[in-house]
Amino acid sequence: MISCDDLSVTLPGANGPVNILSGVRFTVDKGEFVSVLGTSGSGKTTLLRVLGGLQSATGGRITCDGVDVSGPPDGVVTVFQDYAHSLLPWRTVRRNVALGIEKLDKSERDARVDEALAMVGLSERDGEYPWRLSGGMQQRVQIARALAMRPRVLLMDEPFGALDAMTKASLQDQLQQVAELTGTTIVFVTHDVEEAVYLSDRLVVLSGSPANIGLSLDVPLPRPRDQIATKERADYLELRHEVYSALGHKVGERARG
Ligand SMILES: Nc1ncnc2c1ncn2[C@@H]1O[C@H](COP(=O)(O)OP(=O)(O)OP(=O)(O)O)[C@@H](O)[C@H]1O
Repeated sequence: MISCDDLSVTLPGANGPVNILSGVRFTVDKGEFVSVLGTSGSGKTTLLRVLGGLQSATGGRITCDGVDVSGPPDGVVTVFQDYAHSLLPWRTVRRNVALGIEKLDKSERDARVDEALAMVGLSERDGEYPWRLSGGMQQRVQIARALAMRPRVLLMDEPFGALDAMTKASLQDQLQQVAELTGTTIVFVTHDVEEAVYLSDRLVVLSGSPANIGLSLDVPLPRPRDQIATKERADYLELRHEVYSALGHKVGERARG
């Protein structure tokens, strides 16, 4: 579905061009949930922006369904961490969710909005303004807006990074259900190791400078996953350990970003 071959990205820095990503090679299969991890500044957001055609690569090739990515491909939708600035405060929840499908006729648009709101559990709040909702609900509105477009690929950049632990866990489970229901291919950037292992079919860790894929790991934990039972499994703990090690943590060291 998505293929990244020998990708490199160079960006302007204070002292001249800086090579951020180099030789990045990976693929994401249709319907797969792949998380991208890496320490702060390793290039996760840059990689996601390039995959979504929001930023150009300096070298290499990216394809989506076999077609070269040179701008945002049809059916590839990005969800950002910053829900507050992604929603239009003067539009109701319903009209925010409809934002990406305004060209459709009204009955199709209404049906898709209803479906997307139901998937994120916000059917009852469709007439409200986003600023009246909690942070978790606002992020669900942003996800519903993406889902209403029926994306082939959902690119998510730390979508739950600003939420408290309980809200985050509940949105992770909702996203799991949505992924299962829709079969959407998801690339998910996070710095949260537990979140990545819990949600993913596979995860990749960016490392080095310039960064490339330092570790690619299958996550064969059974689905549906459960916040308590899955996280108590020995294989979950082993995967978590392996990822922390790849990120440079040592046993007994406190987690850092
Ligand atoms: N527009 C830009 N111009 C120049 N350098 C940039 C630009 N955007 C990002 N960078 C640099 O690219 C590097 C990677 O940034 P990026 O945001 O992709 O990392 P990240 O892994 O997502 O970080 P974080 O986890 O902190 O969000 C950083 O050194 C950053 O300073």
